[in-house]
Amino acid sequence: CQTGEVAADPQLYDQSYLSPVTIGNSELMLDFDTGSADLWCFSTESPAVQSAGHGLYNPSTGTELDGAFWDITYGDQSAASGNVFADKVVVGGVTATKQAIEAATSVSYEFTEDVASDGLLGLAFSSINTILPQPQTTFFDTVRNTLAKAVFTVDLKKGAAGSYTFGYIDSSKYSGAITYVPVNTANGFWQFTADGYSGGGNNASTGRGGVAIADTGTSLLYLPASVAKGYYSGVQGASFDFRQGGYTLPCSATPPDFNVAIGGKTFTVPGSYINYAPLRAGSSTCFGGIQADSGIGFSIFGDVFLKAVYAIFDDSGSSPKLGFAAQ
Ligand SMILES: O=C(CN1CCCCC1)Nc1ccc2c(c1)OCO2
Repeated sequence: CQTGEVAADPQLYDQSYLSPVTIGNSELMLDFDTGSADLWCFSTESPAVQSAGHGLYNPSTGTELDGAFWDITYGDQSAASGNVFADKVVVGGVTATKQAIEAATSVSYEFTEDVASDGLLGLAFSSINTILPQPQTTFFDTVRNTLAKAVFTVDLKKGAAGSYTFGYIDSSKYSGAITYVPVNTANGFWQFTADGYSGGGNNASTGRGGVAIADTGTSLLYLPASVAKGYYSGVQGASFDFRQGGYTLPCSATPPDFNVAIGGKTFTVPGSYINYAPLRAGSSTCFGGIQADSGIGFSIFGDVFLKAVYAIFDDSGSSPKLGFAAQ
């Protein structure tokens, strides 16, 4: 029965969190992403102009999955593609002896430029893995039957290292009770329903909640347009800047806390998490940590929310469930 824990190291402004993963005989820093289901990395097959500065997987230690290829485009339109090998993967001591490794032969500029990240480790449901002609399992699905309990947990922090655990829930990482809600796996995400929101200009509880996904791979908190608009109506100097593509606010502002009701419990995102980052280095205007989810089709509870809670991704029962607890 395997259990393990691995650090989640914050990148600049907590834009993403990276964790060390051993693949074959290389150690790479990967972005654990509960919003996708592909484990891909830069490789010795990647063009040098795209992979400069990145750690590389050398497929010589693996076994090629003949005829298999992959091609993924994320919601922010970043993309990557390549071929597939089976190799050993170790995360925090948890070992998958034969995990599908998606070696990149092409990546978009967003990945080339993010030199700290050597790839992604998807933790959504394997139903949305992009390998063709036969989709393969995520790391979690590959090892889940060997884990003490088929769960992984997410403990991200603002501006500090957090952790992912596999196979157990760490009672020292949260206070109070865990609130569990059912997960709808139809879209391959850890999808749940939020009951309602309050905070900021939304001083009256905005009652209606909505469908949302828990997504460690997304930096911000994307909410219904009416909720985002209402929140910033209570923030001096905030406005929707269509040139920046979202709400901005003075970096000097301390925005009000934001509350989310889930499973009958209220979780609070400290206002400081919502003054996210300067538009450019030295700018006194900051981009908001809450943005509208217009055009996405559901809300995205990314790192701005997840770093305020301890989150349990539980596939140990008859159907998957999400747990949230105060940190
Ligand atoms: O694409 C992502 C996450 N993605 C995870 C892999 C690395 C690059 C970023 N998130 C996202 C967040 C909000 C969006 C969106 C996408 O599309 C429209 O709005």
